[in-house]
Amino acid sequence: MRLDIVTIFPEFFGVLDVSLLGRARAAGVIEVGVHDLRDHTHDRHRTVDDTPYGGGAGMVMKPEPWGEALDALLTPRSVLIVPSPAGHPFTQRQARELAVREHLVFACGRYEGIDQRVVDHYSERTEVRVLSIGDYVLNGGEVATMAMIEAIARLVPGVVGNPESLTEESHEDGLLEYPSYTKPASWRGLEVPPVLLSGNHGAVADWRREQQLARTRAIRPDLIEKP
Ligand SMILES: COc1cccc(COC(=O)c2cn[nH]c2)c1
Repeated sequence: MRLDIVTIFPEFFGVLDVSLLGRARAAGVIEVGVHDLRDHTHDRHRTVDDTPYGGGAGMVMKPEPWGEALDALLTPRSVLIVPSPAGHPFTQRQARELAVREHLVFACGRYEGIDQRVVDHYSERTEVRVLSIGDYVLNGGEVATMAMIEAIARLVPGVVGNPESLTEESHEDGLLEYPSYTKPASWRGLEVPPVLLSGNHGAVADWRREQQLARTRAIRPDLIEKP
């Protein structure tokens, strides 16, 4: 898989070399390219934004630099991902779908966003996903991009040491994860649930499933699809 990131803060992504992704890059499983949007400006001030048509506060990112930057990266087989508070929810399902694609391009917007014509133009010629990592507003798409890259990259075969650990995770089966315990069996007067020490694997599996359902009902009823 190849990832390309377009941002006005390329230095933000230096950390990708040391994180989980570092090993994947070293193994050649994932290639990452980071690109400075300002390299695609041609005025003395390297302008990437301007005032919004129709008035209003804030600034909007100009389409021309994005067009030049994305033309240089996108192929018909790419997926263009635009993190945005106005996007479709980024979920574990999205992460699984994107983990098997060969080329992801992340467009990190800032200010009030990117001129809509950029999404409209590229939607005509490639796959575009405007995605939200949560119902809150960040100053830019960089943090959201980092979160999505981590969620996606860890699902790419060869990135995480033990693929087993990827199957029993929150949201993998649409439910929240059961509570986990390790030694010591007693800690500050708190005991590990006895079933987990019983050696009865069937009872453990039943208990864990029940815990998943109880937790999901209590914390995220929205995840339990109505029949
Ligand atoms: C592209 O337009 C904009 C505008 C404003 C901020 C951002 C950055 O993304 C987020 O704030 C975000 C992503 N998921 N949840 C919040 C992008």
